[in-house]
Amino acid sequence: MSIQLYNTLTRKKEVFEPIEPNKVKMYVCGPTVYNYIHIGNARPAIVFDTIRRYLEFRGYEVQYVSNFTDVDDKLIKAARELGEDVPTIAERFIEAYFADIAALGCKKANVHPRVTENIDIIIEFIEKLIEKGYAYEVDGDVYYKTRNFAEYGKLSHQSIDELRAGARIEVGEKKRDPLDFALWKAAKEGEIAWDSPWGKGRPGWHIECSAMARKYLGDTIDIHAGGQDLTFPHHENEIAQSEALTGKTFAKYWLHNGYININNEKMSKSLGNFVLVHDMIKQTDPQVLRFFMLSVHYRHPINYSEELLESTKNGLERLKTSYFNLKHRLASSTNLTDGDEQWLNKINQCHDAFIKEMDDDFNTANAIAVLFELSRQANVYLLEKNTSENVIRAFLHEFEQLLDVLGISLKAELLLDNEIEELIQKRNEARKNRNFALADQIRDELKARNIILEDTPQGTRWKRG
Ligand SMILES: Nc1ncnc2c1ncn2[C@@H]1O[C@H](COP(=O)(O)OP(=O)(O)OP(=O)(O)O)[C@@H](O)[C@H]1O
Ligand SMILES: [Zn+2]
Repeated sequence: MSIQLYNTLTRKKEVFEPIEPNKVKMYVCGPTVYNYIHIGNARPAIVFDTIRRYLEFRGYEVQYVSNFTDVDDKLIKAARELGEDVPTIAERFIEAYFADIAALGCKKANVHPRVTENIDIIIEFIEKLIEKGYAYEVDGDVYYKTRNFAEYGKLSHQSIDELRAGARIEVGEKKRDPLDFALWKAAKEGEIAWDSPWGKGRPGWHIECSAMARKYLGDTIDIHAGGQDLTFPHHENEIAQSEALTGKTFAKYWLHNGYININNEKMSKSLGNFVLVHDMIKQTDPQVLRFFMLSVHYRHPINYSEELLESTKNGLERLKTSYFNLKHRLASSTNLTDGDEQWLNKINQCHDAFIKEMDDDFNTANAIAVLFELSRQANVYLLEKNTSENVIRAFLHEFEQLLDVLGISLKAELLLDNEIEELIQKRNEARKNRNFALADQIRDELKARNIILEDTPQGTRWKRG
């Protein structure tokens, strides 16, 4: 059995064949860190973390890289408005991002490279593009010459002429062709800037991913992923940059997640119709949000509503109730009884069905339906008078294993007392070191898991909310 995935590049489901056997190189475009992430931004973090977990479950060693855009126009604007500098704002929201995705059960990437720490390789990349005739400088700006890249438009399936007709040259841009895009932007007065062969400036947005993916994963990667809105121009431009430089395929498979909408409109910062993860997880178990996202196939849109979220919550509780009832029964179960074989077979069938669904372009929606079937079977089994330890353990193992693939922790709800004490200890240390951001983050994380802290002159007390 093999994994099939939908490739935006070919618009087809293809058999997944990594470049090196058993290894997967995966790059996921990360956030621009000028604000907290909203639940739309959380979708790529959750779905590609799940795909990574599934590939690991299927025996692949996954090298997962996800960047931070820690300098760009939006950050410069935020810095001006807040009267702070760009690195301070970036640092604050990188920490907030880590706290949010940790609460959502996402593993950290192997590397989270930042633009500001990779300016040297970005400059080298641009120099080589100029040398090869794919880029030109005008008054301290450098632009990519799209006309010279014959395959421009292949990812978004548009002809270069169609694209050119829809493009325009903004005020202040000095490019020669409306479709050309900035690789390097000359600094304006007072803006954060780095020295370069073209004078002081900063990288354009698209070049960072080409340069950092190459540095950390090599010339050709297996999977490149991000939200659907990144297909054009961001990913199209990444291909143009990388393939012009190396002459090799940049990424074999391009995966894009659908939007989280509100009232059928894309959730976005600019429209102001967003719900921040940071705020939401104060009231809602972050696992419920994760389970909600995975209840829909990653390429389909989700129209977000609190009612939908509520129904997901009930579903997740149903699964957990079966699981905890099984645990409870373990204490009173007898040894092997006849009929075990039949139940073990049923569990195996669920296991195989889960894999079959996930193999089909990571269909988490159907995989979750299989989990509900497992839960139904467990509930029926628990009605039997004589249950065997073997079967109970097999059920428990199956729940643990499959929910772990989805990044849903069965332990999360039952944070043990000593784990809570440890976190409180860590928070007290952070406060002693005046690291109030970390202290608040720990408090928020505990709160999200229904643990309420109370600081008293005798120390910190806690209770379950
Ligand atoms: N409503 C949404 N649904 C799903 N994915 C989204 C949504 N909005 C943004 N994304 C994805 O979130 C990731 C982080 O992107 P980034 O920080 O650049 O946000 P953004 O696109 O600027 O968000 P916004 O549109 O709110 O300004 C990208 O992969 C992007 O495609
Ligand atoms: Zn990118």
